[in-house]
Amino acid sequence: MSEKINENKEAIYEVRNLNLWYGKDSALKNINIDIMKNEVTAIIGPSGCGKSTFIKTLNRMVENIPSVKVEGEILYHGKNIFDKDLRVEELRTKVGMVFQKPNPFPKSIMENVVYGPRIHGLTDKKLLMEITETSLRSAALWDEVKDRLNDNAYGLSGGQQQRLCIARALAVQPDVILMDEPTSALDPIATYKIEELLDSLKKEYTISIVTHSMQQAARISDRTAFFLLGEMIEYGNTKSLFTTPMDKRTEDYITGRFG
Ligand SMILES: Nc1ncnc2c1ncn2[C@@H]1O[C@H](COP(=O)(O)OP(=O)(O)OP(=O)(O)O)[C@@H](O)[C@H]1O
Repeated sequence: MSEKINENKEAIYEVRNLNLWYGKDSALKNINIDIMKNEVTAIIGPSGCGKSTFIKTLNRMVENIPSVKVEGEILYHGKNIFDKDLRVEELRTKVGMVFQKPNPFPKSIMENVVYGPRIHGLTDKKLLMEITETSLRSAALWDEVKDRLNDNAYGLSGGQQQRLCIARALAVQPDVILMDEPTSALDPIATYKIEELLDSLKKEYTISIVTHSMQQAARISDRTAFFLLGEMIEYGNTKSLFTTPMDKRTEDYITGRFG
């Protein structure tokens, strides 16, 4: 069940009849969802309902698992990402990902940020420095690290490491950032900083975030999708979904009756 999407908004993704299996086990069942540009979309639902699987289909990362079989269409800017002529590396440059646990490389702060641009062949020192500063500023980390860019990233706190991973994702100029429970390993202050950051990032980027916290979904997202047992039960404006859910199962979940 999903409410009518605001016609003036542009959908970055149009997911149509998406089904996914791990071997014989069905993990996503006929998902249909439009993900809107410059919004934060939260994916919520109980453990094992397919949230991570779903966001990992959006940059085709889920296909790294050999047993995975996918059917259906995911239009990204109108083009099906499963088309044979689509270059997966290009898609993953435009659609970055941030994981549950901060995963910086054992390198300096700056080398973490410029990792992607370097892989794309950029060697100009001035340009790499510019990218470092811009990305760290966008990730609200610059002021905290500007005097120690050559220090190892492992010396940063968990929250700083997560913002570094966001900076690393931003450095290759994506337009979508997928986040899989990005604050679940962080304390409340670090969580608050990331939530604040998401609000500013959505001016330039489209963000899709998996979260176990309904409070977090309610605080930071424009739209929320509720998943249950591989199905998308309800999708709509976050405020409406949390105050007047259309489906009894959504109501049961958000009022803590199961999950
Ligand atoms: N690599 C895999 N191989 C086989 N089955 C998998 C694999 N990854 C996930 N699954 C199964 O697919 C279903 C959906 O898992 P998924 O991780 O997407 O759920 P989730 O909602 O993100 O869960 P959680 O909130 O616990 O992280 C589960 O039944 C899970 O056991």
